[in-house]
Amino acid sequence: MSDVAILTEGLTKRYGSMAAVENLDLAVKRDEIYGFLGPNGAGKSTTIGILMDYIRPTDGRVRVLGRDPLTDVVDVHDRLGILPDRYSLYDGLTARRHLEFIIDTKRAGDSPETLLDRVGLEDAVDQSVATFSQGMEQRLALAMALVGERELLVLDEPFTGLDPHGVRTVREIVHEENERGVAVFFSSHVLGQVELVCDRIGILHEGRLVAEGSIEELRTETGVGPDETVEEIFVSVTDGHVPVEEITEADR
Ligand SMILES: Nc1ncnc2c1ncn2[C@@H]1O[C@H](COP(=O)(O)OP(=O)(O)OP(=O)(O)O)[C@@H](O)[C@H]1O
Repeated sequence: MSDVAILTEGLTKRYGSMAAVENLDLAVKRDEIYGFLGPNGAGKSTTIGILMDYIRPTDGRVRVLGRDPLTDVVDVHDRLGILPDRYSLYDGLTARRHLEFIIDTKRAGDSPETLLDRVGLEDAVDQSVATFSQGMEQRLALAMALVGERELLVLDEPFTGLDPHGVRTVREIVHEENERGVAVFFSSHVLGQVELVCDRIGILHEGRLVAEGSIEELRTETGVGPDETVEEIFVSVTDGHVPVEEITEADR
């Protein structure tokens, strides 16, 4: 079994003359927590959409858990959990019904109560989603990503709308999953949290990967100083836009 959970080579998605993702090479290992960062419009959701086969690439190669999502989409989705950036919940249904639907689809043996307890929604099991706050919806969508067995968890902006308890819950879930051997790939603008959980980060800017590595490596690579935050690294590579391959010894 390959030790790579997500592989992209030369991945490109164009809309007309605009490249949403350009020549992207990624290799996310099965044992790591990988933070996928970038300014608004950088191409993060497009990349995740391609991994899920929601969006077809213009060019390049993709492998998710060793499979091509373009041809093996059912197998890929059976083996991962996904929190998409835009999800649809049904106002007329309870949290329990939402989960039962995914449990049935995935032929999983999970209990809706246990899943909702994991995301802090244990008191809302039989509550209609029409009455949910934004943070409650986000927690339910996360619980839906946790249905079934998985080798990979893909989370697009998991902290959206969450209070500090919810943010902590996401962090705990990411760590628990990773300790069980699940690779975690997530996009986020909440850089303080990224710093707390990620083994490696990749920073996308205008569709191109402009920095990648552990926070330590990126501090050195970008020359921001040994105590600087991910925010400083982020600003240095997306403001000045210095792609990784263009950083020379003289810049360090
Ligand atoms: N269907 C589409 N048609 C045309 N352009 C699109 C389409 N979908 C996305 N784009 C463009 O592709 C680029 C990348 O968008 P994407 O949603 O992947 O960015 P993102 O990094 O996820 O941004 P954010 O942080 O704001 O969620 C943007 O310029 C966006 O306008």
